This record gives sequence, C-alpha cells and structure tokens, in this order.
Amino acid sequence: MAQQAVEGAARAQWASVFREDLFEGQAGLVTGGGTGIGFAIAFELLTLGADVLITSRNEDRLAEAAATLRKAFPERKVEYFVCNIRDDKEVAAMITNVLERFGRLNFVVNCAGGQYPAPASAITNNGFRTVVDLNLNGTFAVCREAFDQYMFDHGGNIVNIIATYHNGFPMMAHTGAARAAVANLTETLALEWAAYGVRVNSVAPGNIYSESSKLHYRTKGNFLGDDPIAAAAPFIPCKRIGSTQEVSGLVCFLLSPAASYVTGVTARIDGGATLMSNASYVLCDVDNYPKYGELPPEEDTRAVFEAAAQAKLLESKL
Ligand SMILES: CCCCC/C=C/C(=O)SCCNC(=O)CCNC(=O)[C@H](O)C(C)(C)COP(=O)(O)OP(=O)(O)OC[C@H]1O[C@@H](n2cnc3c(N)ncnc32)[C@H](O)[C@@H]1OP(=O)(O)O
Ligand SMILES: NC(=O)C1=CN([C@@H]2O[C@H](COP(=O)(O)OP(=O)(O)OC[C@H]3O[C@@H](n4cnc5c(N)ncnc54)[C@H](OP(=O)(O)O)[C@@H]3O)[C@@H](O)[C@H]2O)C=CC1
Repeated sequence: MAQQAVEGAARAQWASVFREDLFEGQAGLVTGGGTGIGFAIAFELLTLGADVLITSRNEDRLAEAAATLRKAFPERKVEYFVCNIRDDKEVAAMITNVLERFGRLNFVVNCAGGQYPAPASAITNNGFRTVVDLNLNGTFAVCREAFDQYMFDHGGNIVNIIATYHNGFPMMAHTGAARAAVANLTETLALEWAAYGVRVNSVAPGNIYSESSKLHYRTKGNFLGDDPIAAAAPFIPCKRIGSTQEVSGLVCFLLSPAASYVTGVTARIDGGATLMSNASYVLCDVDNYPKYGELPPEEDTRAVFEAAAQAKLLESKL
C-alpha cells in the first residue's frame, strides 16, 4: 500500500474484512512495517484493535509511517524502533524495547527482507551471504529473541513473510535458498514451540503491487517497461498481480483464533502462479476474477497485456 495513498484517505476505505475487535488487547511487532506489505499489515492490525511497533533500518521512513498510522488510529499505541535485523544485538534490544513499551508481545510478523535480482553466476559469495543473512539469519534472530524474552512464558503467534521460491527462483538464487530455509525453519519452530502455545506460520507472496516491487527488476531491462512485477500479470492464472491488502488479510487470518489449529504451514498467495508447471495447459483469458485492495490502474494492466502480445509472448489480450 502506498503510504501516501493512506495519508488523508477515509479510514473506512481501508476497512478490513475481519471483526473490528479481533486483536483488541493484543500488542505486537511488524518488522519492515514502515513500507509496502509490512505497512499494510500494521495498518490492518491497528484497524482490528492491536497496538503495533514497526521496525526497520531507515528512521525517516519509520517516523513518517508511524505518524501516518498515529493519525489514522489516535486511540492505539503506534511505536517504532530502528533496527537492522542482521545485527543480533540490535534485534535483542528491539525485542526488549517492544516489551518495555507494551508489556507484552502477542504476535510477531517478520516482513523485513529483500534481495537484488541477478543470475546465479553473477552473485558474489558476499552478495549471497548478505541476502541469506537478511532473510534467514535475521528472521531466525527475531523469532528466537521473541520466544526467549516473552513467548516461552506467555505463548504467542509468529508469521514469516517469505516469497514463492517453489520450483526454483531464477535470478533470485540467494533469496530462493533463504526463503526455502525459512519455510523449513517455520516447520521446526512450529514443532518445538507448540508445547509453549506458540504458533508459527509463513506466507509466501508471488508478485505483489508495492512501491519497492515496482523498482525491483528495473536493472534487468525487462521488455515490459517500468513495472516488471506488474508485467507478470499475463502469465499468472488469475491474470493479475496481488495487492498488499490481500497479503495482509491472509496474515490477519493466520494471527486470528480461526487459525488456532494451523501451525507450520507456508501459505502461498500468488494467484496460482506457482502451479504453472503443466506444459500442456495454456492459460485462458480471465475477465471476472475478484479484486481486493490497491492494484495497478486498469490502463496500465491493459498496456502490459498489449506489450506481451506484441512481443509475441502471449496470443490473447486482456
Ligand atoms: C515471484 C515472486 C517475485 C518476487 C519479487 C520480490 C520483490 C521484492 O522482494 S520487493 C522488496 C525489495 N526490497 C528489498 O529488497 C530491500 C532490501 N534489499 C537490500 O537491502 C539489498 O538488496 C541487500 C539485501 C543486498 C542488502 O543491501 P546492503 O546491506 O546495502 O548490501 P551491500 O551493499 O553491503 O552489498 C553486499 C553484497 O551484495 C552485493 N549487491 C548488493 N546489491 C547488488 C545488486 N543490485 N547487484 C549485484 N550485487 C549486489 C554487493 O556487491 C556486495 O557484494 P560484494 O561486492 O561481493 O561485496
Ligand atoms: N512485493 C512483492 O512482490 C514481494 C515481496 N516479498 C517480500 O515481502 C517483504 C516485503 O516486501 P515489500 O513490502 O514489497 O518491499 P519493501 O522493500 O517495502 O519491504 C522491505 C522492508 O524490509 C526492511 N528491511 C530491509 N532490510 C532490513 C534489515 N536489514 N533490517 C531491518 N529491516 C530491513 C525495509 O526497510 P528499511 O530499508 O528501512 O530497512 C522495508 O521496510 C520482503 O521480504 C519482500 O522480499 C516477497 C514476494 C513478493
């Protein structure tokens, strides 16, 4: 969700599909909560009654996001804390800080992460290590600190945002390996921590419309122009990319009591994209697939379909 779009927007415009008091009395943490998917999750959790601390490296962006959230939710506690999740000491201090401010840590959403696109042969060892450090080691450090400092005694709920690494991840070898490892970590933690009343799940988004995803592949010289994530639409079964609100809805479900019997899963949210492995099946046109949340303007999507058709990568148009 573009932060600017929320600024000044009527709160009802972003209303959640869930019950308004779903997370009343709860408090928790969203890493990467100042931008994109993390911001949408923080926004929805606040909508549903929770107090939220957002964290990431860039203080200016965090402060701006927190100000926007406080304006939208004056009755809630919105806090921020600068933390590089690749630094173990900063992670420990960040979890301590959440507990000092809220006195509890009912949920953690690990949304901080990322990578750069490059063919495997062009990824240096240090580049690979850096991306693994961010997405795997950083996520582990946050989970373990949250457990040691609070959830061991009180139970809790963790959702890790990863990515659809399934069937390999061309141009993303580092993040594919790290995200697959987090999916496995999710299963192990779910097993070990069930006895403590802690659920641990992952959400694996496919192509999602966010400010940074638009920029993500630009260096690749993609044939479909400025928004390569959106350019994937013709090749996804539902023929569109996803919104940050759709990811947030799934996270809120997993954090809710309706998911009490769900632990250790990785839920894909990709419009069916990772099912595209059957060479004998050609995607049909789609004109009535449901939409939810902020998506690219219709004319941009149409342009993407026309460009794909012109490049003879697609027979049909939208
Ligand atoms: C179907 C699903 C589609 C999935 C699409 C996914 C979309 C998204 O994820 S959108 C979110 C995107 N947001 C981010 O990725 C933000 C976070 N990313 C980063 O901060 C960087 O990418 C980072 C993980 C590499 C960390 O950056 P930083 O700490 O600044 O790293 P260094 O500058 O110290 O570099 C370390 C190492 O990595 C090499 N490197 C960094 N960037 C690139 C690049 N663009 N191309 C090639 N190599 C890069 C860098 O050169 C260093 O290696 P050495 O040179 O060997 O030392
Ligand atoms: N958008 C998409 O299509 C997809 C996104 N994803 C993943 O979902 C997550 C959110 O993506 P999205 O919202 O689109 O992109 P963003 O770039 O907006 O989100 C990444 C967030 O992680 C934070 N972050 C990055 N590195 C660190 C670090 N070392 N320590 C703490 N925080 C850090 C960034 O803040 P700061 O720079 O201030 O540290 C930023 O808030 C990411 O993990 C992304 O890879 C997965 C699949 C698809």
